[in-house]
Amino acid sequence: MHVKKLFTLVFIQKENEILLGLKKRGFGMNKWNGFGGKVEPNETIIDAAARELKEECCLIVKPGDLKNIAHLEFTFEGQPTLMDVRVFSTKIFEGTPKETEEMKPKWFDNDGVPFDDMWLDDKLWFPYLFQGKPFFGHFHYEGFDKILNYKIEEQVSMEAFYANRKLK
Ligand SMILES: Nc1[nH]c(=O)nc2c1ncn2[C@H]1C[C@H](O)[C@@H](COP(=O)(O)OP(=O)(O)OP(=O)(O)O)O1
Repeated sequence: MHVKKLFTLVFIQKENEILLGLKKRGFGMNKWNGFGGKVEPNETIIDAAARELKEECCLIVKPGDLKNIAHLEFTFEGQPTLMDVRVFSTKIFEGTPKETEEMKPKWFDNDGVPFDDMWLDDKLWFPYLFQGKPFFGHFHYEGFDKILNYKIEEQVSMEAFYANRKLK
């Protein structure tokens, strides 16, 4: 049995660009990633996603403009924790990305994403993100640099995915 911990992950997109942040500390340090973090008690997941985005790169999004596009699970060999990550994207935002203590933001062309400096799983599922296909992914790591096994399943919709998940 795993202990589930809930996280958010937000990708801000323009027509042919995506905003990533270089994580300056903590989990995933020195990797480019979307913006996100832990969901606090008494906070909705979507409010947590908007809060973390603002804290990490100073951009404002209305929670209602965040589209849930995927769900990711990460487990680590020998560890009891399951990272349960709800992934959102939007093209609607206010402000200019600013560097914070946690993240250094930068726009990348969709065909120039720095996969060599990202989590290994990202290059496996970014094609779904760019094609707007909802998906579920599970990745089982050994340490932080080796994926022992994984699955990626395209979904009809994320609503259907969560409805089905609740029944299990
Ligand atoms: N393998 C992976 N691939 C990926 O693309 N994103 C991942 C990932 N594993 C974790 N993430 C994301 C989820 C979440 O947005 C973020 C980790 O959350 P946090 O930044 O809150 O972690 P920290 O341990 O730094 O927490 P704080 O110290 O409380 O800021 O990394």
